[in-house]
Amino acid sequence: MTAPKALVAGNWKMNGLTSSVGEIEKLARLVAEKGAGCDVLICPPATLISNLSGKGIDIGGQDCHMAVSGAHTGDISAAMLKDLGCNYVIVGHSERRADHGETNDVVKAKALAAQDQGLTAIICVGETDAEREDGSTLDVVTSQVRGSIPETAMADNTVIAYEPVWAIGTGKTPTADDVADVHAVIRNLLMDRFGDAGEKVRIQYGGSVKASNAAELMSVPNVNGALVGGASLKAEDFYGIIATYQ
Ligand SMILES: O=C(CO)COP(=O)(O)O
Repeated sequence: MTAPKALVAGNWKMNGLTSSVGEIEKLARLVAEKGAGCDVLICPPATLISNLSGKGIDIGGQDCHMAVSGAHTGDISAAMLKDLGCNYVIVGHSERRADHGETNDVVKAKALAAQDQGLTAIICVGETDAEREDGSTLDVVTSQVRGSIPETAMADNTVIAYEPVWAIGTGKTPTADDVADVHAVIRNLLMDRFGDAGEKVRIQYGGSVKASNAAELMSVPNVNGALVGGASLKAEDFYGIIATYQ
């Protein structure tokens, strides 16, 4: 089976104001003029989803609650994201696993809520620096992948993002060989889970991806795109990563 079409996604985290509309318009112009050999997605803060949608770039959420609605002050549901035209939502980002105590069970429930609404769940996994130091990277990633994918998930509404926590926002990246090892393990888990359709699930790499290292990271076997933080905030920087798929 041929590799799935890559997904290059920007996670803006808690960055961006209404003035960021100009950035998405610039990105849409770059993609329209120069092309993109991958799917392109921006996940802005929830406050900006309405402003940024309809500009020619797919828009997704950064998180969702596991319930459809209810008394959950400050949260938003997958149904609300769907209502605004999102097709994707990130769940289980390490900043949420760490800052909000999200366990694999919570991440799985959020992914299920997303998939129930017809959204594709981008499920994030990745080891901390301490876990890497003690040699448990593959064990951690294995239990996160196994524990975070809903029983009813399908290959085409599931994306896995491998984001080593120590590589996020640090300028450090694993070697291409290390990325290959982790992605091969994830691919095998997906084949166990989905059978042959596991080949179709996109496995993104995330953590200090920028235009200057994207070509090397994106050419690693079983890397099907990137989840990009800092370098997704400026259209030209982000397009430099997208362009590796021309
Ligand atoms: O956490 C990330 C994307 O979700 C990666 O962030 P950086 O690209 O800023 O390292």
